[in-house]
Amino acid sequence: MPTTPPAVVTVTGAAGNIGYAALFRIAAGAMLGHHQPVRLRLLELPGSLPAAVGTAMELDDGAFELLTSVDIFDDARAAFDGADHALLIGARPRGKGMERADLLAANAAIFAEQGAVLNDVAADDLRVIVVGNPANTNAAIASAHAPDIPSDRFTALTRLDHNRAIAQLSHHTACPVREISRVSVWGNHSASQYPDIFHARVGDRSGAEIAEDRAWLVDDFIPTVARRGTAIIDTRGASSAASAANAAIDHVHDWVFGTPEGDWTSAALPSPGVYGVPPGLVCSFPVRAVDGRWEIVEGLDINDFSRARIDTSVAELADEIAAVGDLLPA
Ligand SMILES: NC(=O)c1ccc[n+]([C@@H]2O[C@H](COP(=O)([O-])OP(=O)(O)OC[C@H]3O[C@@H](n4cnc5c(N)ncnc54)[C@H](O)[C@@H]3O)[C@@H](O)[C@H]2O)c1
Ligand SMILES: O=C(O)C[C@H](O)C(=O)O
Repeated sequence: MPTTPPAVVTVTGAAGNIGYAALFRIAAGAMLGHHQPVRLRLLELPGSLPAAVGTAMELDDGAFELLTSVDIFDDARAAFDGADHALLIGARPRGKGMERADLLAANAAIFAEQGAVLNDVAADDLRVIVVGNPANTNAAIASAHAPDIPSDRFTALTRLDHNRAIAQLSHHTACPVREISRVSVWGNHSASQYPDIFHARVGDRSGAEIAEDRAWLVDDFIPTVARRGTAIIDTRGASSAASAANAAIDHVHDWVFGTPEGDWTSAALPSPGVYGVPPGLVCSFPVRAVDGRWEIVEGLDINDFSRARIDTSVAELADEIAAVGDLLPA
């Protein structure tokens, strides 16, 4: 019987909260399917290597049929060698009272270095998802340091915001999640993001009809989704972890296997200059995955309400890129 070669999956920040929540589901086939063997390569800071070793012991104890090997590194060059998938989670999380902008200085340098290493040693079919915040700008920095890798292989996680938007819409309308489609998240993975329901389908209703309740849309839905990360930190005392791992797995799964017929999802991709988003910014768009590539859903009618909110978030992305200018190659 022919055997499928294992996919090489490198996870950074593997011993952290999101890494711990993601690894066992990856090993169980939730990300790359139940027929795809996986080699896990875990990258951690030297001080967190014991926790990574302990996590690898637990992975061993899972006796996962698809898990071919687990290797642990504190050196990025070794960890990314031959990587088909890179989940860039390792970064400092936000604490109480911090905004994502506060993380820029702390985390951006990590992604400059890792982008350059990926450029040198990763597999030709590399796909990257940046989870570490500020995720959009970190992805832009990594891509800028990887000139030989097509920029559309560098993505950032806004699927968590997309999933949050569906959940809130489901609560508001009492429509089951499975009957909600075509929700879009635009912009930055930050409080400025714009969860857009104008093109959504909610059971047999249109999202535009539900959006006619502007008080709910403006005062409840949009801020609840956009500030959900803060609400989790304030309530749980730590930044979201299992839901972020779940969303990262959803993102890669759909990238590889495709989005469901008739639906789309949201992901942050380097802008090709569509919808008024300047090239160079990694911005969340409504996207479909077709034949293993993300395609931005084009031709959506953007009303004035949406336009203003997209523009606000895109302006924030432009400010973030300007703030890390010294980390971008000339
Ligand atoms: N995009 C999203 O939707 C989303 C959602 C939740 C959290 N996040 C972000 O994800 C990141 C990780 O969150 P967490 O809760 O797992 O944090 P955590 O502190 O629990 O874990 C982070 C891990 O990364 C490791 N690390 C730090 N720098 C590293 C480096 N250069 N190389 C390898 N490993 C490194 C740390 O040792 C730690 O084990 C944070 O930046 C957080 O803000 C993003
Ligand atoms: O908001 C944060 O800092 C954590 C994360 O990005 C989230 O959205 O939960």
